[in-house]
Amino acid sequence: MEGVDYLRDERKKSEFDVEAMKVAWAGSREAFQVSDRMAKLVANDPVFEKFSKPTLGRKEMFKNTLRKAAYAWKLINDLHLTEEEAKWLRHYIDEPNYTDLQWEMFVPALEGQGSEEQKRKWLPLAQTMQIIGTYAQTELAHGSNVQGLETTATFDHETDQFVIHSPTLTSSKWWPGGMAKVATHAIVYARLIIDGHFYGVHGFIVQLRSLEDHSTLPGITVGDIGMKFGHGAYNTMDNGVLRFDRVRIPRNQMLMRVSQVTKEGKYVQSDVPRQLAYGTMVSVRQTIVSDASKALSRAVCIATRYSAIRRQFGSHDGGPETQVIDYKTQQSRLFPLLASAFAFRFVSEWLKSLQTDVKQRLEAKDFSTLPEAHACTAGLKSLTTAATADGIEECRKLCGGHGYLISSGLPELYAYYVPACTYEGENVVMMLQVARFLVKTVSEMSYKQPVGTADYLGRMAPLMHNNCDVQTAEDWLNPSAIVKAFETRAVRMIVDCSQRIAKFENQEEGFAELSTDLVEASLAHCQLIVVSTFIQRLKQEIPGKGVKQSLEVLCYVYALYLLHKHQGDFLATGYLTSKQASLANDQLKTLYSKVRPNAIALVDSFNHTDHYLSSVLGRYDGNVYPKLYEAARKDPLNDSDIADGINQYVQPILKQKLHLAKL
Ligand SMILES: CCCCCCCCCCCCCCCCCCCCCCCC(=O)SCCNC(=O)CCNC(=O)[C@H](O)C(C)(C)COP(=O)(O)OP(=O)(O)OC[C@H]1O[C@@H](n2cnc3c(N)ncnc32)[C@H](O)[C@@H]1OP(=O)(O)O
Ligand SMILES: Cc1cc2nc3c(=O)[nH]c(=O)nc-3n(C[C@H](O)[C@H](O)[C@H](O)COP(=O)(O)OP(=O)(O)OC[C@H]3O[C@@H](n4cnc5c(N)ncnc54)[C@H](O)[C@@H]3O)c2cc1C
Repeated sequence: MEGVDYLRDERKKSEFDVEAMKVAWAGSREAFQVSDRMAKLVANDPVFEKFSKPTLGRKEMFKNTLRKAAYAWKLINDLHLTEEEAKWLRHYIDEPNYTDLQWEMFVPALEGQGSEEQKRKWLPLAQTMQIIGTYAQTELAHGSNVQGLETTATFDHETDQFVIHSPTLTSSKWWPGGMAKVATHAIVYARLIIDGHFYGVHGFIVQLRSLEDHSTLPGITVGDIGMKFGHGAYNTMDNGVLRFDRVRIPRNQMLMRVSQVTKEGKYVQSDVPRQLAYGTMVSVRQTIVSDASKALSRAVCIATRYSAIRRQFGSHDGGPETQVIDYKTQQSRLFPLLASAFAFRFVSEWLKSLQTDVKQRLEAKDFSTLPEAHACTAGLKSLTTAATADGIEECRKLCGGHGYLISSGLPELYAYYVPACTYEGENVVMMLQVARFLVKTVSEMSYKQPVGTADYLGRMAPLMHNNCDVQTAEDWLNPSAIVKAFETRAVRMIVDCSQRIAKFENQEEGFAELSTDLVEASLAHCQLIVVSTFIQRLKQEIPGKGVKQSLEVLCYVYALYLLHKHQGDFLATGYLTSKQASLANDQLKTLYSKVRPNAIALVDSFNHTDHYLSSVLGRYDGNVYPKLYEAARKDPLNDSDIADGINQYVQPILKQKLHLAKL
């Protein structure tokens, strides 16, 4: 039997309707159809071929990506693709490039922070790609600390202009994607200075390059910051460095939704909170949560298919060896990641709906839910990217030696993915934002009832004193037992931190002193959100034979895996006894055996094409070994029998040895 037969047999074991599960994963039939159509469009077009990428040099790779982006733009126009379709098209092309910044950051920043007049002027230009923009916030010396940025925007009364300047080397903009070679414009974050007074950091639209010949404009120095981690991965993107030498822009190019500067040089703060200027980051963080489920599902799909094909040990009487997926240790490493991919998918859907709600409230000038939305996006961005980055690396290890080959698809995926833990808010810094929100919520509880994701803090009294009543492993198969355990753990960790901070004379000092505990408490809060969202999702109608049941199993796997992994928290906060923690682990192992027959069908439900996976190990047909052999034969080193350099550098050594032997 070969891999092809193994996967065919595995698919027969499935206990649920795979087509219906594809719809549940996608969110709706329409969403499934759009993504499926775009996946096939990309997979079947030779322009989007990507197997040669690992062998290209930086310049060729960059040019190749520009070519694909241009062709994609042509397709978007020729086929009249919708915004949603265009997004999926970019996703399946699978090469980071300047259009990510254009659509994920530049356009949203104009939409969210521009005045109506500015939107009328700039959005049509950006949406038709007559200008290409980037988001230039981070500098050489400051990324996380936005208020510490050094670039200045000084108002000049006489000319009614801002003068954008990089006063120090460390003020150089550093990192923005697409900025080095492609972007014609940037939203530049700089310190606003009027008559020597500093008015905080604001965004300004600055042109970097000529729209005629693409040359840099006077006063602008721009270039690439150099190769990044991994070979292909993120090196298709021209992350840039940018300096300004007193570049002048008209006053009306400061983004003016949140605050304005009048022609008299008066600074006017409108009635919206200044944090709205951070709105672009909040919306991209939500996209990043959604991206996490895609990246993790991709790695899990590869590792699961390969684990069903790979056999090691356990052959009796000349029979086949054991599929490595049948080893309990393999299952205990793989299945929680499979469950996490689903959990992250559902929490990203929920986060999207939370943002839609916040957007509608903002229109109506209701800013009350902004802090919660910020805490949720920051925390979930941190939780999901950290787990996904670790998960991809675990999948590589689950594939043994072959996982280390570029042709497995996993090293490049990892290299592409890890910066997600850093960009758009470094993960620890983001968790500390969650902690601020939680500590503040607790401190305000005497006069303000917590709502939304923090509402459980309002039930503090019972949660502080209850004990878990689980007596058997089966008792853990109960959503309310699980939610109660996660709520209790979170509340006790948060209250403990809050009480200890309160003992400090200076609260900020207390917060800093307890920051490691606060990060753990924030993680507990965010895990509660993910677990509860999964449970809530299962309360909705989910059509298709066996689909809901399979998702229920995954939901329990996700929750009990976290409980097992963090049992120290659950035990230390006194909610669980060690016996109850051990029963949870027993149940978890039983659940793994329920996942086992469905594993291949579950990863098929992600509907990933072979083109998207770009993995010999994760091929849909399972034809792994012949294709691995074929891929190896194609390596440029195998072009000739005697490789370049052998005669020059190896033969002389061999001949010298011969000479010595004669002596
Ligand atoms: C095999 C190969 C595979 C290849 C695959 C390729 C696939 C390609 C597919 C493409 C598909 C597209 C999908 C991809 C996803 C999109 C990716 C796009 C590319 C991303 C590139 C990254 C871009 C960036 O990184 S931009 C820079 C981001 N920078 C940051 O995030 C900076 C982080 N810092 C901050 O956010 C803040 O400064 C912060 C939060 C640390 C606050 O600091 P501080 O407290 O000093 O701030 P204050 O200003 O004083 O705030 C006080 C007050 O406000 C609250 N607050 C802060 N932020 C917010 C907010 N956003 N909203 C609301 N409130 C906020 C803060 O908590 C304080 O509250 P208090 O109550 O006063 O305490
Ligand atoms: C691939 C990639 C693409 C990017 N694209 C863009 C882009 O398009 N536009 C843009 O503007 N930027 C971009 N960035 C920059 C990115 O947003 C920043 O790197 C990120 O926000 C982190 O900031 P930092 O580099 O200053 O990290 P730092 O804040 O210097 O982090 C260093 C360490 O210090 C710790 N630390 C920092 N502050 C605290 C604190 N208060 N308490 C405890 N620990 C702390 C962190 O946890 C971390 O361990 C990109 C970065 C990458 C890697």
